[in-house]
Amino acid sequence: MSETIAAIATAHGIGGICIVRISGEEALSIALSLSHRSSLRPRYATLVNLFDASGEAFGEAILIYFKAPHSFTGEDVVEVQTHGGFTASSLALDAVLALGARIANPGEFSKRAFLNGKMDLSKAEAISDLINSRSQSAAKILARNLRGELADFVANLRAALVKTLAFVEVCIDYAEDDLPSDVLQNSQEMLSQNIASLEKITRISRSRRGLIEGFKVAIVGKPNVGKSSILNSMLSFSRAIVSDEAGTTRDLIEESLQIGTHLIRIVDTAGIRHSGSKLESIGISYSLRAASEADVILAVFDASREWDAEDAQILKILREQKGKKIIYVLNKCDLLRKFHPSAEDLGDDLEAFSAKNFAVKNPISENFAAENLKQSQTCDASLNSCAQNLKAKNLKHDLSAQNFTSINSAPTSQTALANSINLVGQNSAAKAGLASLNTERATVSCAAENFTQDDFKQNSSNSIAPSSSAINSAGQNTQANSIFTPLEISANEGVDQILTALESYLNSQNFDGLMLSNERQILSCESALAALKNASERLACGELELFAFEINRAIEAIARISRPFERDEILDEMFSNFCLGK
Ligand SMILES: Nc1nc2c(c(=O)[nH]1)N(C=O)[C@@H](CNc1ccc(C(=O)N[C@@H](CCC(=O)O)C(=O)O)cc1)CN2
Ligand SMILES: Nc1nc2c(ncn2[C@@H]2O[C@H](COP(=O)(O)OP(=O)(O)OP(=O)(O)O)[C@@H](O)[C@H]2O)c(=O)[nH]1
Ligand SMILES: [Mg+2]
Repeated sequence: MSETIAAIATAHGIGGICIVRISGEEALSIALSLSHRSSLRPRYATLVNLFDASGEAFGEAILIYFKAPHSFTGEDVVEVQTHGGFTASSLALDAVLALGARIANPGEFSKRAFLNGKMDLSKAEAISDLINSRSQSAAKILARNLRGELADFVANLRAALVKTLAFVEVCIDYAEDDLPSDVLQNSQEMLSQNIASLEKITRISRSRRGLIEGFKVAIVGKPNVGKSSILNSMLSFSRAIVSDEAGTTRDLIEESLQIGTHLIRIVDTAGIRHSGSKLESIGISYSLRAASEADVILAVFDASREWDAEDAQILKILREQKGKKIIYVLNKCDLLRKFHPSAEDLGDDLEAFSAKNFAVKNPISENFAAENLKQSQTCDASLNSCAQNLKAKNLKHDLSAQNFTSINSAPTSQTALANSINLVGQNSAAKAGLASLNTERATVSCAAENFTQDDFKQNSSNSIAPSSSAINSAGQNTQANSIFTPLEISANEGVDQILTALESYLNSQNFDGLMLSNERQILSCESALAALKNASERLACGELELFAFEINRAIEAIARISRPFERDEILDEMFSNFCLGK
């Protein structure tokens, strides 16, 4: 019998209402003793008085009883909704504990929900991340995972892999000459589709981590161009020291800032130059690191000074940041302009300082679901013939869904078939879900993508028009580092142009697709990917047992996202990061 647990489920602070949540077999009897009631009608709100052990009434509350298994945890749950603030809820919690519940560990309600099959890990993580998320963009992505879209992705991939395994199991049993001719080829095709879809989701998820964690924006430039002044202006308070001495900022200064629906983490850096000072050099090495880790670089130049070797050095560093969004900012435009770099000075970056700004949309559909569906269809045809073969061999087997998880013993035909059979049902349910998902996607206009230089084909070149006049907001996606025009600003006026440019860039990143929301999920996909690549090589060499081994590894890795086999370690690690009462 699992213990009955309790905790305050609402945030600690002053508010209208607090909820004490109780879950476990004793939840109802504790609630009845607490309220001096003889029964509670499930899923009804009941107004009661609360009584302590001595029979003294200490407050009023609304009780809601969720009868097992129809509750968040799958166990009997009672919610005690008290008045807000610190005292009413803690009195209620104390009384509940006195009646035999124990205080819940962080994440324990969600862990029980997982263990009772109420949700898989991808949903549990989406809840936890949602609670901690700080931007609406993050909340939207997490809501998709909460609705089970990531769980569907995993289930489909897993089903496709199990089927591949089934093909090959059949082949192992065949004499080499009798091998069905198309089976190996179909398997290879399915593998490459799965590899492509995993590559895509990991690539997208890595490049869009900023949506969840906050995009990193680094302010970079030579000393004294006004980087710290711009930071202060963007934050609307004096965060960084500003002075007319070059080399003022030494450490990285990071602050969070909400822009539209996005969260950014903006970093002011030490001005980059050749410096004799040890301290300053350390600061400069930090600047370079910040630039390389940033999602977006604000490259700041000083309009009041002539172009010099230090500016050239900054351009050189920027050119090394391949494929990164760079917003060029020409600061101090309130002063007499002396900044007139020649075409030769700018080289490849000429356009950055002269071209008129433009925006490019590059809609690339992100139909993971469609891909998966395709895979399972290809799979179905070949699998059916495999399954027939197996049946013909009249194999008796244990239909446990978990059998294919064993990586120590090479899987047998029986287990492969068992799993394929087991997953067929799930797969068709998932397919139904996917079909509706696809329809939904079809109506969604996909936002621009820009990961690699390849993705920015030159549909932009015709919009370049030479112009040396002051120019509006910063660019959208264009070919990696170039063809941007500087924003002409002064730190006191015009910083809103930077905010607008950032927002339009971030909006273009805010694609409406499926995404892995944390490192654990990305790593699981990456190890599945590595195993599939090995599997493909093994298959090409005809090493079928080793192929099966690698496929099993991939299945295990991908399953870690939703239902891991090494449950205890992962669960303890994961749920302990939840907040109390969840
Ligand atoms: N008062 C309250 N509000 C809340 C929660 C809660 O636990 N209590 N939630 C906590 O996160 C979220 C809602 N999530 C929930 C998920 C499942 C069930 C639940 O009782 N599920 C049952 C019955 C389903 C049904 O009737 O449709 C089940 O799955 O069997 C409750 C809340 C947000 N708001
Ligand atoms: N007139 C004018 N002065 C500015 C502007 N922006 C910054 N300044 C001045 O330029 C000097 C340097 O500004 P900072 O913001 O400290 O420059 P920085 O790039 O952070 O310098 P380091 O930290 O040394 O790399 C200060 O005296 C600022 O007041 C501007 O737009 N117009
Ligand atoms: Mg500074």
